[in-house]
Amino acid sequence: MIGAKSFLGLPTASPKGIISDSNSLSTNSRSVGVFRACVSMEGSQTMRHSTNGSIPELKSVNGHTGQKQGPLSTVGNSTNIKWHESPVEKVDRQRLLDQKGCVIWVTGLSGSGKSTLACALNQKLYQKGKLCYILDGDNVRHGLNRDLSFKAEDRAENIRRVGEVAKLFADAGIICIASLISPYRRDRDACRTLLPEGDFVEVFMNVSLEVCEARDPKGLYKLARAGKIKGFTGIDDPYEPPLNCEISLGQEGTGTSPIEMAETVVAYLEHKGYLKA
Ligand SMILES: Nc1ncnc2c1ncn2[C@@H]1O[C@H](COP(=O)(O)OS(=O)(=O)O)[C@@H](OP(=O)(O)O)[C@H]1O
Ligand SMILES: Nc1ncnc2c1ncn2[C@@H]1O[C@H](COP(=O)(O)OP(=O)(O)O)[C@@H](O)[C@H]1O
Repeated sequence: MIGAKSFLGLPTASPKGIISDSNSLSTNSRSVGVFRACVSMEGSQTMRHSTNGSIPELKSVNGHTGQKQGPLSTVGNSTNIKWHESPVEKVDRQRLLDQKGCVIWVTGLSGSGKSTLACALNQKLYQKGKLCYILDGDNVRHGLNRDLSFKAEDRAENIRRVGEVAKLFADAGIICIASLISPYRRDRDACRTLLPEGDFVEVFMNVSLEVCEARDPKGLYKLARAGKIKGFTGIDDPYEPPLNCEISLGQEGTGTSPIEMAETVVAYLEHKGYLKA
């Protein structure tokens, strides 16, 4: 595996702007390979990547050549914006980490065990040397999404933002575990479409309302039943279970401890090839 050190040891530009580092490349066994020309954008100078995703050989930094750049776009309310390619691509980051970036989207009622599964899964993958990051609904609402309530349109925006952030993590080569109630099918499906086929793994915590309510670790169901929390999922707000999720956890006959559930997800990722570059 290419270590972080060798990556951080990337060379500096020579006076001519040509970057070369035969030393660090020669110590990297993955660097031996055929080089292909990088997709060249208008205004960029030639960049070359190895076909095996090893550290790219840079000849200039895209977008900093002083030449005219390609067309501008408008996306939503953002006008005159331009997409910038990076000379280090997803495949390079994945090689570095020896894994494939993806999103594990954990959905289910409050108290169904989403956060517990996310933590157990993170630990299992960490033990295997795999890099994960958890985006937990409760946590993200402490910062990025603190402006959002629990009404339907705010939940939708919550899911949309987390979906976009998760996509960035996956692009970084990281296994991103998003654990949110995400009660609406349409919102979850919209996140799925942000990612390449297979890279969005929907995990349904298939645990009944009765069980969740009996657990009630935060006392929220009690408050909702007493009418002190309005619009609580499962009580007076909807939850739409997935119709075609990749993994459903919690039913009788399957391992239902957090560790067993995490093992089921790890086995899935292993089988689908996400735990190697
Ligand atoms: N009205 C209402 N309905 C459901 N949940 C509520 C509500 N109000 C507060 N909470 C707390 O918020 C946590 C869920 O946040 P999420 O971001 O995952 O919700 S959502 O996906 O936007 O529906 C949820 O955390 P979990 O119990 O971990 O699911 C609750 O602690
Ligand atoms: N697989 C499981 N089996 C039994 N209890 C669990 C399991 N997973 C979580 N719990 C318990 O259920 C409660 C809710 O778990 P939590 O992960 O906070 O759910 P959520 O994030 O969906 O709200 C906690 O008290 C936790 O210890």
